[in-house]
Formats: sequence, C-alpha cells, structure tokens
Amino acid sequence: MAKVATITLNTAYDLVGRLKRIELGEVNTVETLGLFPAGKGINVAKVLKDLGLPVAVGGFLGEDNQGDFKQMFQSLGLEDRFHRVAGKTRINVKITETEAEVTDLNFLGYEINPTDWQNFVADSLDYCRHFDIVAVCGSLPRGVTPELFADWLQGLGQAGVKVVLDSSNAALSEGLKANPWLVKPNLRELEAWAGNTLASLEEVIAAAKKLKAQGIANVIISMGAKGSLWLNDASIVRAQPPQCENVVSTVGAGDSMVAGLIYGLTHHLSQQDTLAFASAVSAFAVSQSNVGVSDSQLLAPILEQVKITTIEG
Ligand SMILES: Nc1ncnc2c1ncn2[C@@H]1O[C@H](COP(=O)(O)OP(=O)(O)O)[C@@H](O)[C@H]1O
Ligand SMILES: O=P(O)(O)OC[C@H]1O[C@](O)(COP(=O)(O)O)[C@@H](O)[C@@H]1O
Repeated sequence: MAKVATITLNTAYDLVGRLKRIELGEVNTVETLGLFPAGKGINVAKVLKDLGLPVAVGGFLGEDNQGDFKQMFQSLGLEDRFHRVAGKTRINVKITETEAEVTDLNFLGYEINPTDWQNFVADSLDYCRHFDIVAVCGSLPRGVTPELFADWLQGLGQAGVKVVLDSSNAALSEGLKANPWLVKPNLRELEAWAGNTLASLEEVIAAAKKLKAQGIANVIISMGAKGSLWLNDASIVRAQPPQCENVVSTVGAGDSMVAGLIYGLTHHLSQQDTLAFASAVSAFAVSQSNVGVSDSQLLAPILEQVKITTIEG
C-alpha cells in the first residue's frame, strides 16, 4: 500500500453556519453551528482515512488551542507529525447564505519564526522521503514567504516524493517553480494564475495547457458544479458530477476531490476512473456541512451518475 502524508502549513478551525441573508452592520442570527479542526491537508487526510488509507499529517499547529486537533488525530488514527508553535491556530468563519455562495472571514493565526521554519524543513524533508505521495495543501502562514515555500517544495521533489500541490495566489505561482507532480487549482485560482477571466471551456483548457507546459505532469482544474478537467501527457479528461439537489456547504469540496484523486492514484485506477471517483467524493462533500465520508457506500449512487468524456487522447 502506498504511503501518503499531507502537509498543512496554515491550519484552521472552521466555524461554519447557515443563514438566509447576511445584513451588514446588523445583528445576524446564524441558524446552525459547526466548529471543526480543519485546513486543507487535514481535510484531505480525514477523507482518505475514511476511505481506508492510512495517512500522516504534518505542518504547524498553534499550541494555545490545539486540543480539538489532538483529539481528532487520536480518534481517527492519523499519524501526528505537526510542529507546535507559539500562539493560536486561526479561525475561519464560513457562512452559507440560502441564495448565495459561501462568505469567508479568515482570521489571522500564528506567525512562523525562522527557527520554527528551519526545524520544520529539516524534520519534514527527513520523514517525507519515506512517503510515496505528499499532498501540500492550503495557504501560507505569516512568516513563510512564497520563496521559502518554493525552496522547501523543491527539496521535497528532490527527495523522490510525488508532490501534490493545492494552493493559491503566490504560493501556487512560486510553488509551480518546484515542478510538483500534480496540481489542482479551482477555476478562480487558474484565472488568477492566468491573469484573466476564462469564460469558456476552450479558454480553461488553453490556460490549463499553459500551466502543464511549466513541467507539471498532472493538472486538474476543478470548476465547482461544472465538474473538472484532468490534463496529463496522455489525454484530457472531463468529469461532470450529477447536480446536487441540496447543497449544504461547498467548504471542503476541493479537499475531498484531492483525496479522491490520491485514492484513485494509489489504487492504480485509470485516469477516467480516478477522476470519476474523485468527482463522486467531492459531489458527496457538498451535501454535508462537515468534511469526510462517514459511509463509503453512499458514494456508489453518485459515482453511477458521473459523466466522463475524453476530450483529447
Ligand atoms: N454544487 C456541486 N454539485 C456537485 N459537485 C460539486 C458541486 N460543487 C463542487 N462540486 C465538486 O467538487 C469539486 C471541487 O469543487 P470546487 O468548488 O471547484 O473546488 P474548491 O473547493 O477547491 O473551490 C468539483 O470539481 C465538483 O466535482
Ligand atoms: O489555507 P486556505 O487556502 O486559507 O484554506 C483553508 C480553508 O480551506 C478549507 O480546507 C476548505 O477548502 P476547499 O473548500 O477548497 O476544499 C477549509 O477547511 C479551510 O478553512
């Protein structure tokens, strides 16, 4: 069985809730409450563990409010490689309105000092060489520049690890210089990288081809309810998930897709079957407020409805 680790440099508590409409400057009563230890790599690990794959988790955790994380690692059986740093892990407030997208309020958390970073780099480059796939997910905390991040990613690649990168903004554009093995930007992140809006599927494919030409073996573009595209040297494959009748929260859809991709790749599924599986896992994710697959049998009816087309190859 392939060994998988995820790295989350900027972990977060997700505070999620729903209401009809946010009124700015007013008192808003939120109708639901969820508080989850999260961050992109942790979400990916959670889904993979639910799917039966053992995973190690690493990155940084604020020592002042790490309790729920420690409890989650223990209860799920995730191998804890996190570096504890002074201060608090940030809180990301995510409000889903009945007739709108999610509104995010991402608060500031811990700041990484040079010693924290050096210790993390030395330790992670050492242990990650024992893993086949390392998924590096999410934004950078204060104190970690995109350049420091890219140097470290380069080191990971040189250690012989297949690096999966799911990030945005400067961390994505600098990180690409380290030639990760797989990247999964969403449409908004691809547009930011390309520097313009991408209105048609043709434009998305053209931008994704440019991204791939930077030396990335696998480029997956996720496009929300419109599905996803996967470009590699052999072909371009598109997946369309079924329409979700009851979207509860789209938070964690991208992370669930990354987990589904890693699951398919480590189980040697074909490109088509891997993308179909990842689409089913991510479509399932939007029907719940939390991230995870409590019962993998629930994926089968969704998987049956995923449409796969080979566009080139
Ligand atoms: N409303 C939806 N219905 C069905 N599947 C969805 C929906 N929103 C997202 N997905 C699935 O989740 C994947 C990732 O979603 P996306 O919003 O692109 O990622 P991110 O969370 O990174 O922004 C999509 O490619 C799709 O497979
Ligand atoms: O590190 P970032 O880019 O701020 O993202 C962190 C946030 O992303 C999430 O992992 C959700 O990501 P996706 O919706 O893209 O799957 C949240 O749990 C978390 O609050």
